[in-house]
Amino acid sequence: MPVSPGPGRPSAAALPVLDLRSYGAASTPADRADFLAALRAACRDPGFFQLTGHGVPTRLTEGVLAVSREFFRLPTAVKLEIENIHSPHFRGYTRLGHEITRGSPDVREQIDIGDERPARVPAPGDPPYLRLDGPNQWPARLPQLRETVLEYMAALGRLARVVVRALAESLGLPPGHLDPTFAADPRSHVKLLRYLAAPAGFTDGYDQGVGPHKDGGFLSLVLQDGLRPWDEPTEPARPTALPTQPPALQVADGRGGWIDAVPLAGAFVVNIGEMFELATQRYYQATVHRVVSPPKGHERVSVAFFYGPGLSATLEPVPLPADLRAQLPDTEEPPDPDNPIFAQHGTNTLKSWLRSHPAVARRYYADLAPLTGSVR
Ligand SMILES: O=C(O)CCC(=O)C(=O)O
Ligand SMILES: [Fe+2]
Repeated sequence: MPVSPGPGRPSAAALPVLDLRSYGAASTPADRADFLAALRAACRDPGFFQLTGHGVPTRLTEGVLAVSREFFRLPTAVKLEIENIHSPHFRGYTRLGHEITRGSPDVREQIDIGDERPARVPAPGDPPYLRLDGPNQWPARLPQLRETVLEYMAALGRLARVVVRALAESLGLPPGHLDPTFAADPRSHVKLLRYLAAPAGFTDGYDQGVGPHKDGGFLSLVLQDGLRPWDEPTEPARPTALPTQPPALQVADGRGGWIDAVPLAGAFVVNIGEMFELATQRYYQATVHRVVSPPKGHERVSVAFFYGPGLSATLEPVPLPADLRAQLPDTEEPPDPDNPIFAQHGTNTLKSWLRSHPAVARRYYADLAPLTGSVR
């Protein structure tokens, strides 16, 4: 996907806020219709919204943020015990600056956690994406991380299935239209993320927490904490309280500016990925977003959850009703040579991993022809 805007200007707009209770069984038909209309509008422009009333308990949203903060504050040597270089499945810890977006290092650290499955022994002729299946790496020092994250993934999986049904309905389709796509082998992936100011050694003023990108998958739900004072133990500067929250997660507004996704306690920032954009023939947009690094002496923690169909699934275009089809863009977006999109889900997923984590790719996937260029 072409990854537009550059530095850009701020935008006064805010992300739409949708309350899932209006879609629930207890709501009136009128509330439900309003919810679906608001969902349709949000998925077209700006392609992002904040979701409240989702029913995931605060104990769990607070718990997953707290255990993530605790992990990231462990000594580097302990975090590196589960570095993703030990995993052919791209699971585990990535240290600051080791992930690449748009060819540049991201100033964030993370743990990648996927569905727990046994690693496959590849047979000749097997598609290479099957190698993505495998076990996670869990920190021995923090056993409650595994417990909390698995509970969180199960809860978010249930929520994502409801959102998928609402998305189908918002396109004028029966709510169960996409169920068969997800029934057999749905995939969940979580990233626990911490953003810090660029440490010494990075270019001065470097603020790419994560560079501008579109999510490759189907549906993303991000839980974000506000900025918190935090000083690396080795750094002399004292953290200071901030009068206002500086920008962190930002969403391209399509006019060269950025919309701030201001943290809303307990809400999920929801957006669709490239696979769903393709399935809707671009009626819905996968929108470019980025994270700006926090100021020195602060940290930002977020938890991103990605939901998609089985790796062997190929997404078919959904049959849009005539009134929506009439609103499709007249021109086809030209293919981006730096970022081909594969309708085959496993291939598209592997493409993103290979370019974001080049060291893991070199170690375990050197036998593969490159799937793409350098843009995430
Ligand atoms: O940390 C965030 O708020 C967003 C992360 C993100 O966009 C991603 O990992 O794809
Ligand atoms: Fe993203």
